[in-house]
Amino acid sequence: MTNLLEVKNISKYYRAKNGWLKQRRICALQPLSFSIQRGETIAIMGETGSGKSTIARLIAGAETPSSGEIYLNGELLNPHDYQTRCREIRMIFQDSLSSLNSQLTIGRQLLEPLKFNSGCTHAEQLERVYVILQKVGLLPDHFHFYPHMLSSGQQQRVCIARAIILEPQIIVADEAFASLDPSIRAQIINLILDLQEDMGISFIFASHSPEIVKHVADKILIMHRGKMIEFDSTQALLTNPKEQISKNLLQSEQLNKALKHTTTQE
Ligand SMILES: Nc1ncnc2c1ncn2[C@@H]1O[C@H](COP(=O)(O)OP(=O)(O)OP(=O)(O)O)[C@@H](O)[C@H]1O
Repeated sequence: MTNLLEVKNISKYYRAKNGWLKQRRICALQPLSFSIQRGETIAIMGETGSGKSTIARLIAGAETPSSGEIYLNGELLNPHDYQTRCREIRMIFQDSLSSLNSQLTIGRQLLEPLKFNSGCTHAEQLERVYVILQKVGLLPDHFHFYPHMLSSGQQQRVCIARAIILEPQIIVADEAFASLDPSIRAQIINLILDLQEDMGISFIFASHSPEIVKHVADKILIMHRGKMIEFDSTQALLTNPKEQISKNLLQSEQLNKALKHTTTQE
């Protein structure tokens, strides 16, 4: 069976200024490989600066890898083929408000990808926007709202609507739920799970939260200082993590908080 997405030896180096004329090479990602099947959910976990966002950006095409290739359904994805990327792989960001255009109504923002990437008539595009608004739990009236008129949970729903409107095969989310309060976060995660079941979308998300990861992910990729140190099924990593770092990351948030509290008291 062909993998939906196959990441082969991708790496990422940045150049940073080091004094007046010198440049320093920063390795954000050492070569790593993994693959995803249709409908699968993969969580990327790691401490801050471990390379989670870099992986997300490379898959979504927001950055070009320094080496390696990405294949979609067995076909090489050209880093500059923005049209395929835009249709098949969509990204959701952490800060939903700043990723929406404050000057455009929600309806206009949802029509935009259809205008440029579908052969639909304007009437068909409008119909699709209303169907998608309903699918993500928003009302037809929200078509005429501006982003600042919505709550943070509703804004994240608009971002999800924008991500799914072209019926992509993969959604990449970079800490997309971290800033939401817990009850809204649970609603948004359940919405994504429903959409995934309904539309067969694969989902790749970076998260610091073991609770969300355990609830949602089929597989977990553990990063440490730009290197992939484990990639296995959620079940296998929960029962038998090979690395202490994986164990620490997967410990429950309550336990982590309790451990931090004890350490600061010592
Ligand atoms: N544009 C850039 N220029 C230089 N270095 C960068 C750039 N983007 C990321 N890095 C570096 O690459 C490394 C990985 O960064 P990345 O943002 O992928 O980590 P992360 O795991 O997503 O962190 P966080 O959880 O804090 O978002 C870090 O050392 C970071 O400083």
